[in-house]
Amino acid sequence: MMGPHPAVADVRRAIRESLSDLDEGSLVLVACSGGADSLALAACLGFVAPRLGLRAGLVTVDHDLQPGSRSRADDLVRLSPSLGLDVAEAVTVQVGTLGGPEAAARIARYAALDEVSARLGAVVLLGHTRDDQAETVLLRLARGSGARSLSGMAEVSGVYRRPLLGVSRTRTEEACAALGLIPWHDPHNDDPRFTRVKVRQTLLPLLESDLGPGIADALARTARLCRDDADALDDWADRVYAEARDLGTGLSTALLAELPAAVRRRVIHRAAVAAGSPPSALAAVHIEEAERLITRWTGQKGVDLPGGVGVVRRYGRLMFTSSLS
Ligand SMILES: Nc1ncnc2c1ncn2[C@@H]1O[C@H](COP(=O)(O)OP(=O)(O)OP(=O)(O)O)[C@@H](O)[C@H]1O
Repeated sequence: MMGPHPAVADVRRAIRESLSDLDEGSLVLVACSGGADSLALAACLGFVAPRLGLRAGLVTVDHDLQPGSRSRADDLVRLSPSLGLDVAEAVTVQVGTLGGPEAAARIARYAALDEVSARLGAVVLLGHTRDDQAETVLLRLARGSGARSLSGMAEVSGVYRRPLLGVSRTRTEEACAALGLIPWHDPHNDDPRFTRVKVRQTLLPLLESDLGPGIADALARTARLCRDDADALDDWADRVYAEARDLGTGLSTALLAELPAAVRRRVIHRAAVAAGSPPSALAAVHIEEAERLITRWTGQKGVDLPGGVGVVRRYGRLMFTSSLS
C-alpha cells in the first residue's frame, strides 16, 4: 500500500508530537481560517486524533470585514465531517477599532477562540508555520529585542498550541494539494503595506539567495535557542526576586549591583510589574533607565515608569512606588 504524501506525513507527525501528552478523550480544535496552514492542520488532525484517542474539531472566526466571509466560514463547517472532525463552529465577531484594523481583528479573534475553548474545555491549535516564526524573529531583531522576544512564538501557550512551527508554509500548501483541498487565499497576505508582507516577499527571499538557502530554518532555530536562554534567565530572576522581596520593601542595591545585567534587568522588571506597571507598556528603555540608578549612580532623581510607578534609590535600596495606591 502506498504511504501518505511526504508533506501530509510531515504535518501528521508534527501534530502527533505536539499532542502526545494529552489525556484520552481530550478535545482538540483547530483554529481554522481556511488558509493552507490551518486547513492542512485541520485535515491532518482529523486523521491523527482518533488514532491517539482524542476528539477533534475546528473553529473558524468570521470577522465580518469582507463580503463573503460568513459563507467561507459556513463552507468550512460543512467540510469538516469529511475531514474526520466531529465538532465545528463558526463564530461571527464584532471587530472594534482599537490599535488599527489588524490588531482589532486579532483581539476579537482570540477573545472568540478563548470563549470556545473555555466552553468546550478544548485545546486550540494554531497554524503558524516555520516561515511565520522566521518573519517574527526578523521583525523583532529589527526592533532591538532581548532573548525572550527573539524566542518568537511559543509552541505551547495556555490552551493554544502551534504544532507547525517546524513545518514550512510550502509544505502545508503541498499537503492541501495532496489531499485535494483548495485553501482560501487571504488578500492581506499579499498587501505590501504590511511590514510583515514586505519581510515575507522581499527580505526573506533576498537573504535566502544572498546568504544561502535555509534562512527560515536558521531563524526558527535561533528562536528555539533564545527561548531556552530566556527560560533559564527568567528562572534565575524569579529566584532572586522571591528572596529579595522577602527582605522587605524595595530591592537591595548591593544585591542588584552584583547580578549579571540580564538577570538584574529581569528582577527590576518584576518589581516594576509588582508595583503596577503594565507589562505591555513596560519597554526595554524603561528598565534600562531604572537600571542606571544602580550602574550609573550619580545621585540622580527617580525614574517614572508606565502605570504611575516611580523608582527611587534611597538608603541602599531601590524603592518602587505607585502613585495610584
Ligand atoms: N478567521 C480565523 N478563524 C480561525 N482561526 C484563525 C483565523 N485567522 C487566523 N486564524 C488562526 O491563526 C493562525 C495565524 O493566522 P494569521 O497568520 O493570519 O494571524 P495574524 O493576523 O498574523 O495574527 P496572529 O499571528 O497573532 O494570530 C492561523 O494559522 C489560524 O490557526
